[in-house]
Amino acid sequence: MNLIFTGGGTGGHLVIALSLAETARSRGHTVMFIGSTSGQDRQWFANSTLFDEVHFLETTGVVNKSGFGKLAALWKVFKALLKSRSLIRSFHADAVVSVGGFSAAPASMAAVVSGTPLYIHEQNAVTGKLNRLLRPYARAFFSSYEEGDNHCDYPVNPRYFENARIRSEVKTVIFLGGSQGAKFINDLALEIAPWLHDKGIHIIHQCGLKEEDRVRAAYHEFGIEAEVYGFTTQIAELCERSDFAVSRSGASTLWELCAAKIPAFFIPFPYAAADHQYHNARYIIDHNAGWCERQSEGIILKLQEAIQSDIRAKSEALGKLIASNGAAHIIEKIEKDI
Ligand SMILES: CC(=O)N[C@H]1[C@@H](OP(=O)(O)OP(=O)(O)OC[C@H]2O[C@@H](n3ccc(=O)[nH]c3=O)[C@H](O)[C@@H]2O)O[C@H](CO)[C@@H](O)[C@@H]1O
Repeated sequence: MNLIFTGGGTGGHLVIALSLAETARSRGHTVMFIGSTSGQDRQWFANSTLFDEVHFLETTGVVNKSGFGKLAALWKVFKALLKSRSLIRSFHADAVVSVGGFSAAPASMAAVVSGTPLYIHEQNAVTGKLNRLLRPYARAFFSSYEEGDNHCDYPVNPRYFENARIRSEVKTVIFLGGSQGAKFINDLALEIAPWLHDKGIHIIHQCGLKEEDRVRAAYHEFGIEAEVYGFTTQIAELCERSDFAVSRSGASTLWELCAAKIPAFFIPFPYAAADHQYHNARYIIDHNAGWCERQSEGIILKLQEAIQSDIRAKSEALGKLIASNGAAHIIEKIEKDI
């Protein structure tokens, strides 16, 4: 099959495009990526050898704009839609697979207007606006939070499963701010660092590129040897060495932690559309497999309590929430369908 993967903007969407495209490629399919010149799409895929073709079209988000800005953004989407339609034709695409985000709009809409089967993977517990709009036109809609035909295991990189282990003692804590880092989590990490250090707990901290210098300097000043990363391609390896995570609840990070069986204290990004990060974390909490607290001043005490609690029970519960091979099952379903 010739498959087009589209979507992006942030790492949480792009990592799904990566995982599905790698699986499709390993099964002998030809793969194209259509993303945007805005956001992180080029950072992830401009030099990728995975895709047979990559295209970055000029688009920006439409939802948060008003007046002339909205019209200009819609005009760009329209032009990108025409370009996507011609790419679908020239590539002889059998299907378009959307991983959501504003980068997904042109190629997904072009799939609908050209009668090319559209498949959607929704990462979050609350469906995004574009996916809600396109869902009725999609051949299939995949979600890890829904039961029944739509259910899929989140397409997490196999490495997280291969090195999963039950955690029972906290020797290393990892702070994860998502693909762009999170200032609140950085500040919290720096506040709790002396306490962790006194307990002999090692710190790994992925803080986002913008905050890297500040965070590194703060640990240096404390005299604490923390491992600090702005952006790293080694998250899976860092997770292997960690026993407990303090993390935003972006969907990909959340399911990676779940696959690795790392108990996590989630602090959702409060401004995520429709509060979806809170609902992502709720899924884990409702299964008694982690902690979730809104960002607020008194949070440090709750975090200390969680770190000192029975983490083994949470680690075991996580293992029951996800199975491996999520990506293969999605691609298999598309193969059978086409
Ligand atoms: C602010 C915002 O709107 N964030 C959204 C974005 O999150 P965001 O882009 O932060 O995505 P996630 O936390 O879901 O995933 C980040 C991905 O990037 C990887 N990674 C991260 C940091 C790093 O240094 N290196 C690295 O490789 C992680 O391992 C993970 O695979 O997309 C998610 C999936 O739709 C949503 O749930 C989030 O709400």
